[in-house]
Parts: sequence; C-alpha cells; structure tokens
Amino acid sequence: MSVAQTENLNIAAVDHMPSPEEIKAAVPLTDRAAAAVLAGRQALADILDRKDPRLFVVVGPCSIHDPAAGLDYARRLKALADEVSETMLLVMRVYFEKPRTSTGWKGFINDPYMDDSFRIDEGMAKARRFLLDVSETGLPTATEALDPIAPQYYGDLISWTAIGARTSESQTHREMASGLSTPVGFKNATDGDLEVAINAIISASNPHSFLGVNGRGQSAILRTRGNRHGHVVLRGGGGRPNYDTVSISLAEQALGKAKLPVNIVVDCSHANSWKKPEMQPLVMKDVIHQIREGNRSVVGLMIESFIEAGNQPIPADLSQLKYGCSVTDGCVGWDTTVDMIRGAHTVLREALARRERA
Ligand SMILES: O=C[C@H](O)[C@H](O)COP(=O)(O)O
Ligand SMILES: C=C(OP(=O)(O)O)C(=O)O
Repeated sequence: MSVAQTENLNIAAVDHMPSPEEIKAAVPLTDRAAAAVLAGRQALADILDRKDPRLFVVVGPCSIHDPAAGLDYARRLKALADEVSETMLLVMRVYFEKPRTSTGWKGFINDPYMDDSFRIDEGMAKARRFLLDVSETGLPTATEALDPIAPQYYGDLISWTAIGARTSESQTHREMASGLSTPVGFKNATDGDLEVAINAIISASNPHSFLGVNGRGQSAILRTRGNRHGHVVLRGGGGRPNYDTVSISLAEQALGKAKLPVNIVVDCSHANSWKKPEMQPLVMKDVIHQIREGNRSVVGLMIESFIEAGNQPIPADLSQLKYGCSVTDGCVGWDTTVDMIRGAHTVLREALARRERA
C-alpha cells in the first residue's frame, strides 16, 4: 500500500531557475559598475558614520517596469547628481520587488512581461542587466530586499537596501540584512510603529546563521557577520505622517535609548504624503527646513519620482502604457524632482557652510 501524499498539495509546478552563478555569468559585473557600487556604499557609510556631512537621497520610480524609460531616467539623474554632489549623494531607487498590501503586480522580477506569465528566470536576468546599465552610468543604486534568495543574484550591484514596512518585523529579513554588503534602512511598520525598525537594527547588527542558497543554487547554511550600518526610515503610518519635528525628536530619543547611532532617513512618499505624490515636495521642504534650523539626525531622504507625474493602471494592451509613468505608487514627475533637489541644494549649501564656520 502506498503512503498517502502529504506534501506539495498546493504546488502546481516546480520549474527550472538558473543559479545565481549562471545569471551572473550571463550578465557579468564590470570594473566600471563595481567602482560605482563601491563608491556609493563608501559614501553612504561615511554619511552614516558622520565623516561626510552630505545628505543622501534615494530617488527614483516606485518600481521599474520598462528598462528603456528607467535608463532614460537614470541618465537624467546622473547629470543632476553631479550638479548637486557638493551637498547630496543621489542614489537611484531601482525597485524590482513590490510587497503588495493584498494582491497586484509584484514587480519586474516576478512578472517582467506584466502578463501573468511570471518568467522569474527572465525577469532576474533582465533586472541584473538593468542594474548593470545604471551602475555603468556611475550612479549608485538602491532597492528593497524582499525575496531572501534574490540578493545572491544581484546584490553585487546594489549600494543601499531597504527592508520594507511590511517586513521590518520579519526574522527572515533581519537575518538577510545582517549579511548584506550595503547599509540597510528599516522602515517603520505600516501602523506607524517605530519599535519594529529599532529591533530590526539591533537584530541585523548581530551575526546570524540561517538557511539560504549558495552561488550554485544549492541549499546552504549562511553565516553572517552582522550589518553595522542599519538605520531607520520614517515613512509614516497608522493614519499619520512622522516627518514632523516632534516625531523626529521621538525617533531620536528612541534610538538614543536603544544606544543606536541617531541616524534617520525620511521617506517623503507613502504614508508621509498620504500617497499623494504632489505632497512629496512639501515633506521634503519641511525636513530640509528642519536641517537648516539645526537638525543633525536626518541623514537621508527618499523620493518616489519618475519621468511623468502620477501613476497608471497596467492596461491589458501593454502598447497603451504611458512612457515613463509609474505602474505602482504615484510619483512626482521629472521637472518637480529637479525643483525639489535644486531647492534643497541651495538651502543645504548655506547650512553646511554655516556648520563649517561654527
Ligand atoms: O511602494 C509600494 C507600495 O506602497 C506597496 O508595494 C504596497 O502597495 P499596494 O498597497 O498598492 O499593494
Ligand atoms: C513598499 C515601499 O515602501 P513601504 O515599505 O514603506 O510601504 C516602497 O518604498 O516601495
């Protein structure tokens, strides 16, 4: 008598996925890209260690869906980054993995053709190609690490990582963050709770041993050293923003109480702007004003920005997609992005000069 099947009852298929080594061999890291990645990581570490007085700004689309438009954006951003490099380090948001509140398109790696064909194998190779192209412009890149295996495929091309509001409390993500080669920003929870992000920084700063895959895609025990560049990202939540002076002061106190470096990043989007992209410039202006008035805890900002303002639903006929417009959260358009960054640059230049004189 055969034993009843008790496993894989809800698995419809198990398809082949190339290993990290295979995808990397198809899209190898270049000297130019590696130099941009390493320079970006070093500058971020210096900002977090207070050796570099600049502000870092993670800016770019909510998600990448069209590599051509993404690269068009990257080239514009590189020129802007060079223009404001005295006061800010611009890092491009290159988000391929979208954590959905319930359902929806889960990003370019999961479904690169946006047609429910879910060619993760092709999405991964294309995502890596895109990261390489952006890095070759000289821009550092930032992403959200959602799938715990994915960093093996493209982690060598990332300079800053976010752990999202929906996963800051997850042990799996804290373990993964402890082994990442980049500084990691932990978002407060969607209900606004900051404690989960603070606990995440403490957890990820420690070594962990956990299940993962090696470069050949075989199961492996990963043993990490701990990540000493964790910090919080305030994104609002629970029906209220948390970029105001009182919220920032409370975050400073909580970090101090936990004996952590008082490093804060403010996300101008998400619950801080009520998901209304046109509010992002107001959030940024407010935080830059706080810096001008003497705030020293804010080290970074995040902006959701693309070529066109707003967002669009994914149409059944993809030829109807509007070029350079987000298919996930609404973004500020390019002209507004330039105004926001240039406006901040002017204020910061004066504030940094004043700090130096003091
Ligand atoms: O930034 C992205 C979104 O806010 C996040 O993925 C949740 O999106 P959703 O609420 O539309 O699913
Ligand atoms: C999903 C995102 O943010 P959060 O985790 O804050 O919702 C994001 O930045 O794309």
